Amino acid sequence: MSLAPFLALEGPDGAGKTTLATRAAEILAPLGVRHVNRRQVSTNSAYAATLMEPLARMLWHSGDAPDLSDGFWAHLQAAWFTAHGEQVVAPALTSGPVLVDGWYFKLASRLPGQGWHADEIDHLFSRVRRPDHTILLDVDPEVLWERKAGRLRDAELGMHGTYTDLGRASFLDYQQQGLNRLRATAAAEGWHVMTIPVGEDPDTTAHCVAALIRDLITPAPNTSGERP
Ligand SMILES: Cc1cn([C@H]2C[C@H](O)[C@@H](COP(=O)(O)OP(=O)(O)O)O2)c(=O)[nH]c1=O
Repeated sequence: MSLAPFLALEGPDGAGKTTLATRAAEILAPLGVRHVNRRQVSTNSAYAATLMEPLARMLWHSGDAPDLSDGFWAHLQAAWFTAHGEQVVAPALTSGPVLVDGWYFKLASRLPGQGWHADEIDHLFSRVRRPDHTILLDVDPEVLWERKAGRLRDAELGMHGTYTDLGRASFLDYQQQGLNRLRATAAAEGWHVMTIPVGEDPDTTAHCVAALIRDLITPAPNTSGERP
């Protein structure tokens, strides 16, 4: 059985992955596209859900503290996305295309700045399911700051980086470094890059994302000159 395509939006903190995945999937619902949250536990296996719930709590609901190192968090993320790919994405792909609002690449883009070698990062995530198509939302970090200032987690401000003070300057530098690495990965892996114009209305962006996804998942027209 050939599975439907697995698509991912990727981008820095606040790029609009969740907002745009939700809206693009609504627009593409007639094509069977479903938005699957990257933080969703398994609905397929009660056993997997029981194990994924504490992982999700640790990753997203335990606050930010420097007590545990990157090594701990990176392995938790790798475990999470391995489970999610196997127990959430794979079952969903049996009923149609799946669009996730972010994957492990954002985290992977930060680790080189924290002393990790490319080989270590590749190895860490080597068992995680790879999207068939990844779309990078390329948004200027100044815009991200305007969107989210005042509601940023320390982790988003660069807590895992090497900054002495966390604030606007650390945020801009940390997000820009990550974005630069995501751009390099996009070029190397053949991702689709959407540069989002400053001030563009989210619904307009969502329609652009949906149009790109429609092209990616719709078979190319018969150009051989033969009638179908
Ligand atoms: C897509 C988009 C989102 N936003 C807002 C909605 C949210 O408050 C915030 C972050 O969006 P969100 O979708 O949560 O980003 P991500 O999942 O990538 O972290 O930005 C805009 O202001 N303009 C936009 O064009």
